[in-house]
Amino acid sequence: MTSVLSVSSEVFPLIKTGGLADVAGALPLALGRIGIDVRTLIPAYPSVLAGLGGGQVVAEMPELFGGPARILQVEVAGLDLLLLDAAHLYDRPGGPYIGINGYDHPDNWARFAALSKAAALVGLGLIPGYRPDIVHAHDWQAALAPVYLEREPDRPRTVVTIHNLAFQGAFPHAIFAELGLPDEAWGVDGVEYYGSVGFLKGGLRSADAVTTVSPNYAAEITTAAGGMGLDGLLRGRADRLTGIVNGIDVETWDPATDPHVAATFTRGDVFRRTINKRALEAEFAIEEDDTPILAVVSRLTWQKGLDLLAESCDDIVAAGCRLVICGSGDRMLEGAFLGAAARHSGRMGVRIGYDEILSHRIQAGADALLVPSRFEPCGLTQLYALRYGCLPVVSRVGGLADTVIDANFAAQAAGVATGVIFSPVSREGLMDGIGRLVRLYEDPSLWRDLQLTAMSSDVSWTSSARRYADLYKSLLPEPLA
Ligand SMILES: Nc1ncnc2c1ncn2[C@@H]1O[C@H](COP(=O)(O)OP(=O)(O)O[C@H]2O[C@H](CO)[C@@H](O)[C@H](O)[C@H]2O)[C@@H](O)[C@H]1O
Repeated sequence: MTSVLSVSSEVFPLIKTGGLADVAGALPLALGRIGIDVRTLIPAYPSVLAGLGGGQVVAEMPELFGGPARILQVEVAGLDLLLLDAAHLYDRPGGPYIGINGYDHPDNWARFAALSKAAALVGLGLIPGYRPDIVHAHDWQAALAPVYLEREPDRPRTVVTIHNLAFQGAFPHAIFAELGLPDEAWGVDGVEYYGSVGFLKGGLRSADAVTTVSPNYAAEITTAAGGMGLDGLLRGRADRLTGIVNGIDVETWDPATDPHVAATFTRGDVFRRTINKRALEAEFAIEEDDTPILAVVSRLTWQKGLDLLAESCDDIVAAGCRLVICGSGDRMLEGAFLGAAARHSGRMGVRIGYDEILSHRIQAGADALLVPSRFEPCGLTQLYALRYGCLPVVSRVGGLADTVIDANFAAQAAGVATGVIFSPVSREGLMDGIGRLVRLYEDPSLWRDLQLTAMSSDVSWTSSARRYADLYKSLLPEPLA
C-alpha cells in the first residue's frame, strides 16, 4: 500500500484560515478510500492541543530550531494526525501565522522550517515502523521538506502543491545559515531567490513533482502575468507540473443533511431553499421579498477582487438585488462594505468575521455566490455553491473557469450550464455578469434547471484523488514482477 506523509500548516476541522485547511482535511480521506495510507503532519498549535487532550508520543527530537520537540500521533475525524509539538515555536497566542498584534510572528521562518525539517526526518524513518513512500508538502510553510530531503540517499519521493502562489515564504539571506542546509542549497538551483531565501521557490526547484489545484491555474502560473516571479522556474519544470482540481468534502457540505441550515433539501425538493432564504433575510436583517440575494463568503483581499464589488454595491442594489457578505481581512474593504450596508439598510447585510456555520447558511439560502477573483488557484466556495444550488458568478480565471460552466446559449441548450462566468475582471465585467444572472433569475423554470444542473455537478474528491494516486504511483519505482 502506498503511504503518504501530507505536511500542512492547517487542517480542517482542527485549524483553518482558508481553503488550504479544507484540502488538507478532505484529500487524505478521499485517498484513504482508494487504498492510500495518509498521515498528516501539522504544528501542535495551542488550540489544536486543547481540542484533543493527549495523543501518543511517537518521536522525540532533543533540538529543533532552538528547543526540544516531539511528535504526537492521534486520530481525529478519520484523519491520522502527527502533531509537531514544540512549545518554543508554536505555544503562543494568535493565529497560525499572525500574532495578537496583527503582525506575522517574527520567527515564522523557524516555525515552518521546523515543520519541513520534521517532515523530512519522518520521511527518513524517525518514527519507528513508519517510512512513507511520498512526502507531500502543501504551500510555502512545508515547502522546504523536499529541499531537506533532496540529497538524502534512499529518500521518499516528494511533491509540492501550490495552493496560493502569492504567499512564497521569502526571508532575509541571514537565516540561511540557521536552516541546517548544505552550502550547495544556496544558489539558483536551491533556495536562493533574488538574494533572499525562498521557501516555496526551493520546494518547487527540489520536488520530484509540483502540482497546483486546477489545470487552468497550472497554465497561468507559467506565464509572466500569472507566475508571480516564479514563472521562469515553473516553465523550466513544466514536465513535472500538473493541475489537479480540488474537490470538497461532500459529507460536511451536504444540503440533504446539513445540521446548520433551517431546512435541508435535495434536487427533488429544491423549493425548500426558500425556507433558508427567509432565514437568511432574518439573520442579516434585510427585507423579505423575492428579489435575488447575492452573497460573498471570503477573505476580503485584493486577490478576491472584492474592491470591485465594494465599488459596485450601489449599482447592485439599484439593479434590484440584495447583497449579503461574510468576510474579514483588508480593513479598507471591511469599512467600505459596512458603509455600503449602512447606506442600503434592508437591502444589504454585512458580517465582518470568520463564521463557518453562517457560511453554510449563506450557501443554502442565497440565490447566487459572487467570486470576482483576480486570480484563483481553484476556489472552493463556488464548489460549495454548486452543491447547494446557489449559482456561482465567477471571473474567468484559474480554477473558477475550470469548475463553472457559463450559462451561454449553447450551454443552456445542452442543459449543462451551472453559473455565470464573466470577464474582464473589472467593475464593468462584474456588473455585466450580475446583469446576466438577473435575467436568468427572471425566468423561473430556466433558473430551476440551472440550479438542478449545478447541484448535480461532480464536486467530490473521487476523480481528483485518483489523479493524485496516479501521480504518486508515477514517482515510485516499478514493483518487481
Ligand atoms: N468569513 C468567512 N467565514 C467562514 N468561512 C470562510 C470565510 N472566509 C473564507 N471562508 C472559507 O475559507 C475557505 C476559502 O477557500 P478558497 O479556496 O475559496 O480560498 P483561499 O484563498 O483561502 O484558498 C487557497 O487555497 C485553496 C485550496 O487549494 C484554493 O482553492 C484557493 O484558490 C486558494 O486561493 C472556504 O472554505 C470558505 O468557505
